[in-house]
Amino acid sequence: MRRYDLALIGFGGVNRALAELIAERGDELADELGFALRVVAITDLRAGSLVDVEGIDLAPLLATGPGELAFAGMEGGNADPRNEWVIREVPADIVAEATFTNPADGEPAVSHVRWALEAGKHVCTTNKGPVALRGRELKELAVRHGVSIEFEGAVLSGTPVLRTAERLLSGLRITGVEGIMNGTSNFILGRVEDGADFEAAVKEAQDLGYAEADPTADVEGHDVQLKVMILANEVLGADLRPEDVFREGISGITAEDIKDAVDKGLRWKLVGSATRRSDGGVDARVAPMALPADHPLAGIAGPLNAVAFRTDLLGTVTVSGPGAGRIETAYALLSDIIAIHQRHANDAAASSGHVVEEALHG
Ligand SMILES: NC(=O)C1=CN([C@@H]2O[C@H](COP(=O)(O)OP(=O)(O)OC[C@H]3O[C@@H](n4cnc5c(N)ncnc54)[C@H](O)[C@@H]3O)[C@@H](O)[C@H]2O)C=CC1
Ligand SMILES: N[C@@H](CC=O)C(=O)O
Repeated sequence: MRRYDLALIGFGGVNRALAELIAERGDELADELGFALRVVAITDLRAGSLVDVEGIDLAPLLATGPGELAFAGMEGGNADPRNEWVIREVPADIVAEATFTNPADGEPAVSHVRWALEAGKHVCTTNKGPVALRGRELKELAVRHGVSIEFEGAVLSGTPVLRTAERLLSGLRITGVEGIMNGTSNFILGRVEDGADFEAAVKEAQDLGYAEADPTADVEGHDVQLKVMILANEVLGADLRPEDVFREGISGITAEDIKDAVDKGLRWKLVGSATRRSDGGVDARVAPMALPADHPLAGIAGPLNAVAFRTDLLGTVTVSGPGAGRIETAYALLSDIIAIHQRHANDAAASSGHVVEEALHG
């Protein structure tokens, strides 16, 4: 059976959840998908780095609390993350990048992705920074090195928005996208609507694994700004920079505003959109809107998100599902790995030393 060796860069909520999926459901997934997964390297700012080219035993790591994990002292472990060395030198097929999203310049994740592609490794990432800010250049680099970069989780976590647009809406003219694209802010607005305190709702979203490391990115709309850029660039063929996307978050909306809106049959939502103009340009923005209760996006509650595509032949097509969550986002990485397998199964068979003949195992 074919096997892919993975290097996990960042071992927080999402990559830990991917490791859990592999540890708990690896055999079942292998039967269903026709390939096996093995983790050969992990790096993390806090835990350090751990390498075992024969495959890391994940169970003891997953039994240790996230804040307690330290690789120093383990065989193959080091207190330093050694990202560049691990990404470039450890023999892995796929690098799963899930470090913090940096909305300013995407670093250091842009470098992580670049090192991996230059080393001829496929990349799957949930990190919005590299995709929104340097996506075009990184995709070109991937093509030059004959590898793939996949990033379904960068928009709506595991809900397949980008792949739906790419694969299932081809042939349609998409004229715009609009949606609720941040699980944390949508969760907070709902909790405040139910009477909770804003700051307490932020803390809840953090505990549930929805929020960014710095939740300002969720609350002030930076996260949606990056997602709007990704959608506009991928789906509308734009080349937007952050300054092209008007941004306003939800921090200016008070509990009173939310209550008044409910009394009037309205619901506050943080809405991101990108619309193609008649001159071919794209207008993009993120801002809170008080939507009438019968608006299709008004009923999208909690960490649920939705993206509506405006098309010429089908009218509006909406994809809805989880917008955040550790396991939901780990699924995005799995779906990326499946996409890589589907695209490169034959090259992997020809060139990889990680192909194990079924016959050898009886
Ligand atoms: N949690 C979610 O629902 C979703 C998260 N994402 C994105 O996925 C990425 C990961 O998210 P989470 O796992 O939730 O975040 P997290 O904050 O739980 O984990 C990030 C991990 O990366 C590590 N890290 C940060 N910088 C590093 C560096 N330079 N080198 C090595 N390790 C580093 C941190 O120590 C931390 O353990 C983020 O970019 C986030 O924006 C995307 C979609 C949904
Ligand atoms: N913090 C983000 C996570 C996914 O991108 C969100 O809340 O949507």
